[in-house]
Amino acid sequence: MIDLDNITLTYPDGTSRITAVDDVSLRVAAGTVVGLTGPSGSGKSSLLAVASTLIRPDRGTVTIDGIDATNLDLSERAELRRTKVGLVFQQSNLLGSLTAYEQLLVMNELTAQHARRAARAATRERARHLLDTVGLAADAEKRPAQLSGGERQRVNIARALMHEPAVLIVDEPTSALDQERGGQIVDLLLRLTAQHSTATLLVTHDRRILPRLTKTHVMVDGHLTAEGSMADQMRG
Ligand SMILES: Nc1ncnc2c1ncn2[C@@H]1O[C@H](COP(=O)(O)OP(=O)(O)OP(=O)(O)O)[C@@H](O)[C@H]1O
Repeated sequence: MIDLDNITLTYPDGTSRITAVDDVSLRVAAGTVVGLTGPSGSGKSSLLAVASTLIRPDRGTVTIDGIDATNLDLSERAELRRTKVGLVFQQSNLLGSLTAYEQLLVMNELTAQHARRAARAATRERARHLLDTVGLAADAEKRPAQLSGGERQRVNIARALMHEPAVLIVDEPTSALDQERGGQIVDLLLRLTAQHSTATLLVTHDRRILPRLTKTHVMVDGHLTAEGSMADQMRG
C-alpha cells in the first residue's frame, strides 16, 4: 500500500519558495491502479517523486507497505526503494548494450553482488518467467534497438517487478505509444498489478486510459481536485 498523508512539497524559487504539492492525501491499496492526471506543472511528477521516496516532502507522511518513510535518511530510503518500490518511466531507461533478459538481471547484479549461486539461479528463473509474463519470451536475447517502443516498455515493467515490489510507480507509460500499443501496456499493468498485488500509482496525460483504472485523481495547482472512479467522472 502507498499512503500519502497531508503532503506538502516546495522548491526554492529565488528568495521565496514555490509550492508544487499542497496538502495532498492519497492512498493506493494493494492490487489497485490509481491514476493521477492534470495539467502540465500541476505537481504530478513532484507527488510521484515523494511517493517513490526520491524526494522528502516539507510536511506530511509517506508510508510504503506499512513502513513510515518520513524520517528515514538517504541510504535508508534507497534501501526501501530497492526492496519495496518498482519504477517505470516514460522513456525506457534500458541499457543499449544489454539484451532484454540481461536488463532484468542487471538490477540484481548491482544490488546483490554477493548473492549465492542458488539465489542467482532463482533470479535467472524469475527474469525468464517475467519476460514470459509480459509476452517477450521469444525476444529475451534482443537489445533495445531491436525492440519496438511497446516492447521496450514491457521490458521496463518486467524489470520493475524483479524484486517483487509492494509499490509500482509508473510515469506516463503510454505517451510514446500509439493507441493500440498503449492500450496493451495498460492491460498489462492492470493484470500484473492484480497478479502481484502491487499498489500501482500511475501518472498520465492520456485520458483514454483513465476509465480503466481503479480510481483517478485530478491534480491542479498542487491540489487534488477530483476523486472517484472514472465512471463517476464521465457522469459528472
Ligand atoms: N526541481 C524543481 N525546482 C524548482 N521547481 C520545480 C522543480 N520541479 C518542478 N518544479 C515546479 O513545481 C511545479 C510542479 O511541477 P511538476 O513537474 O511536479 O508538475 P507536473 O504536473 O508533473 O507537470 P508535467 O505534466 O509537465 O510533467 C511546477 O511549477 C514546476 O515548475
